Amino acid sequence: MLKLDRVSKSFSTFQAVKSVSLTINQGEIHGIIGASGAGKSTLLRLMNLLEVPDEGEVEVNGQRLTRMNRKKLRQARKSIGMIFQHFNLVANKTVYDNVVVPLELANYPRAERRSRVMECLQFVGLDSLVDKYPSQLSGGQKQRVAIARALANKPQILLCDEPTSALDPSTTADILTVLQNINKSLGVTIVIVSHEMEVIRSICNRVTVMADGEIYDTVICKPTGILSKENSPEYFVEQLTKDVEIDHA
Ligand SMILES: Nc1ncnc2c1ncn2[C@@H]1O[C@H](COP(=O)(O)OP(=O)(O)OP(=O)(O)O)[C@@H](O)[C@H]1O
Repeated sequence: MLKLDRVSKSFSTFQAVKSVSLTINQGEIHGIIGASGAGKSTLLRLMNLLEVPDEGEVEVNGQRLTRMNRKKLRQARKSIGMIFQHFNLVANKTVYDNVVVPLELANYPRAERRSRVMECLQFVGLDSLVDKYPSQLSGGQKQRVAIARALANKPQILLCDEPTSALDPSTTADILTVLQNINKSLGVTIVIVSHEMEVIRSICNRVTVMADGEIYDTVICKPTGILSKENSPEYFVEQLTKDVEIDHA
């Protein structure tokens, strides 16, 4: 459903992605992992043309994004949502106003916007925080708002760039559960870039390993499942003191 055909991207003289071909299958959770600088984020950003390839083609549902004019590309991009490590919420807009933005840009019927925003916020469990500002939310709540915003236009594909890298282990597990629900109950195909092996192994069916701007390998995986993480103070003290003789301060 999403196909990269020999895409390359350079930043001045540095080639970040080198003639990569990759197909993302409908309904899968596809992980992309590799060392820092391997080109993971650039590859992800090429999938919705946030980065325009120097060479090669990007195709979604048989339509070449790389051949579209601006208007058609804007239309096609509605089927591809994206979330980021640092959430990218607008600080001076409320939760509601952040989530409604893509609906405004897409000329979604005015009368139906509120119910669609609330539907998306309910899906991520945040409808009670609709009037808060980003600064009043935790990291996990901010990522949920970003997910609600990405879902607003009912995308078929959700691109996730290090979605849990700014979060603690317990919140990471919560966000991964939300992403898995989006895949299972809404049928959204997910591509997730992460440098955290545990994150990738927990939910991905197929994983691409990148090195030096190229695909090193793509492997089929059996997701290990999301381990719920303890975050009680007792657990932290237990972990800190379990193998060593330590005095409490
Ligand atoms: N806008 C840009 N301008 C210049 N160089 C860039 C730009 N974006 C990425 N690069 C360079 O391209 C290379 C690949 O970057 P990319 O962010 O895709 O790697 P990554 O595998 O996602 O790494 P990380 O895990 O550290 O984010 C890096 O060397 C980076 O410095």
